[in-house]
Amino acid sequence: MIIQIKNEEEVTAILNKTDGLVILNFYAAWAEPCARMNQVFEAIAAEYPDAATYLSIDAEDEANASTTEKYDVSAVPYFLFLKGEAVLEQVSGADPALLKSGVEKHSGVGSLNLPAKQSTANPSSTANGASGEGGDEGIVEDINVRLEKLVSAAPVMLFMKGTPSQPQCGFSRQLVALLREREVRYGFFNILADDEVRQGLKIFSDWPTYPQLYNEGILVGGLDIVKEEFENDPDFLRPGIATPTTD
Ligand SMILES: N[C@@H](CCC(=O)N[C@@H](CS)C(=O)NCC(=O)O)C(=O)O
Repeated sequence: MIIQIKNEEEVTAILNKTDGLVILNFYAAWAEPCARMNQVFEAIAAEYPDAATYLSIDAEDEANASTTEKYDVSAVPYFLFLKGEAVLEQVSGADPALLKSGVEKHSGVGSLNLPAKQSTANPSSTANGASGEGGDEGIVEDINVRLEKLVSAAPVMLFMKGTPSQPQCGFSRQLVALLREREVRYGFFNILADDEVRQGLKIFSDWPTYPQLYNEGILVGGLDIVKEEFENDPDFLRPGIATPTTD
């Protein structure tokens, strides 16, 4: 079952009431990727009804403004995995596999009845390394699988310091401003919140600094390169924001 949220008080009440996993789905009614992910969310809630409390939040409804502000939601679809006040994970962009693996990872259902069809794109339950389980090799492998999925979590993905509404570094701030000015839609990941990703992605992409911008899972570069790309082609990244029509 999915609870359609009407205001922040409802979210707070639910978070206070449960010790378990709560998943927030922030969506916008007009966005096709959100419509797709709403269906995925429903399917996951039906498959794992007891794994979590599933909440859907219209990010553009004025009544939810304080919730989107609180959780710093600046692009949709956007999923947050919460336990009480703790944010366990955020999934930005339309990535069904990442969403599902998040549910399995944080609720433990995956270890009970994870379908054997799990592909290599689906990380194991220790993918974020937070549990400290497994040997070094497993962790190294897991972080690469995780990064591969993260860089293509949305057609355009920005790895930055801080969040778009609160950048923690001038370079990230400038890149966010540039993307906003060009009306590029993107998912983001705050590398300051996850040192494993922060250090891992430098090696993974052989790029030593942040911000890092990815287009369709491929590294474009940092601020200087993105600036240059826009100077050469004002429509750069435009294809990435076209509404995907896969069916
Ligand atoms: N000229 C670079 C500037 C980026 C940069 O120098 N970033 C530094 C400071 S914010 C960085 O990420 N250092 C590595 C780290 O902090 O992990 C660009 O075009 O993106």
